[in-house]
Amino acid sequence: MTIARTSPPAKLNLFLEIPARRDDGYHEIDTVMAAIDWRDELEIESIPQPRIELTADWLPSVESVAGELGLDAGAGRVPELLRIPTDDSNLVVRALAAFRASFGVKTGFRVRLGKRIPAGAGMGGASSDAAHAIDCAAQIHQFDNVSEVLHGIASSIGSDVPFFLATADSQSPMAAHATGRGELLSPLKTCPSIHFVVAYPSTSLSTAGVYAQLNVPQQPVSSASFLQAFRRGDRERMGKAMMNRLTEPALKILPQLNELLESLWQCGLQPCQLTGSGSACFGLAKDAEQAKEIVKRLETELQPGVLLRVAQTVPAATPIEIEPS
Ligand SMILES: C[C@](O)(CO)[C@H](O)COP(=O)(O)OP(=O)(O)OC[C@H]1O[C@@H](n2ccc(N)nc2=O)[C@H](O)[C@@H]1O
Ligand SMILES: Nc1ncnc2c1ncn2[C@@H]1O[C@H](COP(=O)(O)OP(=O)(O)OP(=O)(O)O)[C@@H](O)[C@H]1O
Repeated sequence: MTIARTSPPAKLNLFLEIPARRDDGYHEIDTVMAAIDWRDELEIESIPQPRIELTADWLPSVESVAGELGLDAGAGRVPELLRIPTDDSNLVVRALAAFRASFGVKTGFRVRLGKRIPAGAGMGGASSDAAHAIDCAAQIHQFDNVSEVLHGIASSIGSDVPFFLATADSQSPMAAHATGRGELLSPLKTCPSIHFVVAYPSTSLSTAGVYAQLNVPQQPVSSASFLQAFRRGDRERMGKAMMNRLTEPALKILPQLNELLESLWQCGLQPCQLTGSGSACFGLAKDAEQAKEIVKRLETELQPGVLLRVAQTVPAATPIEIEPS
């Protein structure tokens, strides 16, 4: 049976304002998301049985990721923080089930998920996995011109999912301005290549929990200045206009995040902030060289206990490799 392989990327929210609370339990957001080269690995195989099977493992190994985070993964024990659900609470399983229902597909899928992106980090890892899974499924079944249906499935799975879908013409943007609850996307065509240092502090945060702590601002900040600087590739003005409205509510739940932000700031990552609802933080580096040097320095200061990576902007949807049966 046909196999599809791809490498779903994570995202960072470079700008995130929340202008209003809605009646349906969601919030209106005004955000600029950029995809980065911190990636999971996804392999999807079509199988004759009418079910979805999923296995998930950490890459390069659970011991190695646990070691960086200062967690014990001895004797085959997977630390709580690194447990990835393989039932229908995994967004990949939910997205593929919705795909089968939408298109009346009778056959099933076997999925192998290799995780590198931490969960509950605000990096959209599960969302990206889900979006790429339905893109893979559409390619396996050779469904053309289905981008609207895929977009519908994606937004039913989660607000961040549509960002990671391939666009109709496959020219996936590296960044997008997202509004509504996150599903209304305007691709940003001229995304400057930016380098970041990203830090995940070995604690996850629940997105719903962070939104629940938010006080919606009376005078929301517009993304206009950030967007203008971003389109011009003006790093300095971009840095001045970056913000994340979810920082304050996330800090109410996890005050220790302040120390991590302070460490990034002290290393010269100015500005630095949370991505999405946290718990991961990131800082804008001047270039790849500075980002590498800062990671080296932080590794000695912060590890074990914090996952640290240099990251760079990449297209939000990654090409899919098809291995015919
Ligand atoms: C924080 C962000 O990552 C920024 O990109 C997103 O807004 C979150 O998107 P997501 O993880 O895909 O969130 P969803 O799975 O759609 O929603 C999870 C929960 O977060 C809250 N939520 C999410 C998105 C939104 N625009 N308003 C909300 O209030 C709701 O309580 C919702 O029940
Ligand atoms: N494919 C998946 N990979 C990792 N975690 C998953 C996956 N599917 C479901 N989950 C569960 O979803 C929860 C949140 O994971 P996710 O990676 O979406 O968080 P996040 O990085 O905060 O995302 P977002 O930025 O969209 O809020 C975790 O508790 C995890 O157990």
